Amino acid sequence: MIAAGAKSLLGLSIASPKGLSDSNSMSNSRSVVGARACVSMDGSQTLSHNKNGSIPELKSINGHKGQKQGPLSTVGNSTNIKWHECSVEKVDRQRLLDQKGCVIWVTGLSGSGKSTLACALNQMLYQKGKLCYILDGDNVRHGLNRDLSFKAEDRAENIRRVGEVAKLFADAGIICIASLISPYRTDRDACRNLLPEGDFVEVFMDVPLEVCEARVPKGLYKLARAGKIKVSLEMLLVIVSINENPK
Ligand SMILES: Nc1ncnc2c1ncn2[C@@H]1O[C@H](COP(=O)(O)OS(=O)(=O)O)[C@@H](OP(=O)(O)O)[C@H]1O
Ligand SMILES: Nc1ncnc2c1ncn2[C@@H]1O[C@H](COP(=O)(O)OP(=O)(O)O)[C@@H](O)[C@H]1O
Repeated sequence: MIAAGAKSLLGLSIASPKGLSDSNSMSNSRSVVGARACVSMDGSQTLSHNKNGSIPELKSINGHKGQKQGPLSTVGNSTNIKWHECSVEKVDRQRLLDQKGCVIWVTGLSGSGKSTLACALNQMLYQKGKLCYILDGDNVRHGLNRDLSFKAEDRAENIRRVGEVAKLFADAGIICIASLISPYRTDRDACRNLLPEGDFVEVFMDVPLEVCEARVPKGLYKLARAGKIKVSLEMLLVIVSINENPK
């Protein structure tokens, strides 16, 4: 179920994927189906508590570092803003948690098993004492992204927001598992580019459409094919997009 290679990435013994191949969609040299083992999630070589179990000292105890530093800038529609830093940084949080903050991005058709995989992975890592958090497309659309539909630009915004939130989780030192259809490679690559090289691992659920269609309890595909949901065309576009993308 999980991409080949992700086993070694996560240091877990889980079954090899049946429905996943390395020659899939998402791949450029950095994409991870077959998740290249470039992220060490236990971080054991670099991150550790002190021998007495106490929390290591920080580099500085000045607290808020950026109060009077740096020019004001404009980012998007936000004017006169500045970046605030704190002496407690990502590296400190990672040391505290004894793990590496990163993003595991699970993409694939509805019914391909994204949420199931995300949850199984979360359970396994939890049992190993690793802190994860799942950002599931369905769930995020209940709150943060409830204003978004399934038209292409809203999907892009959905993914952009989740990518930004995932980046914050990774910065917090947490292993963030994002589980979204995310059909368009450009949107996924934009999320990848928010993180340092190697901190974004992509897993493509390469499950045949007919298998997904048979699994989906919500009957989305049926509705789409029957033209019974407004977004039926979009749904079919997603199918086409995912199926044609894998190069
Ligand atoms: N029209 C249409 N197209 C696709 N998906 C639809 C649609 N309507 C509702 N749903 C359900 O919404 C769930 C979350 O989708 P995502 O946010 O992951 O989609 S996307 O990444 O923005 O493309 C997605 O959840 P999963 O089935 O878990 O993938 C779908 O069940
Ligand atoms: N590897 C698998 N083999 C068989 N059924 C699966 C597998 N993974 C998930 N399922 C089932 O398929 C359905 C859809 O899975 P889900 O994880 O919700 O997919 P997605 O999040 O991609 O829409 C669920 O009923 C789930 O129990």
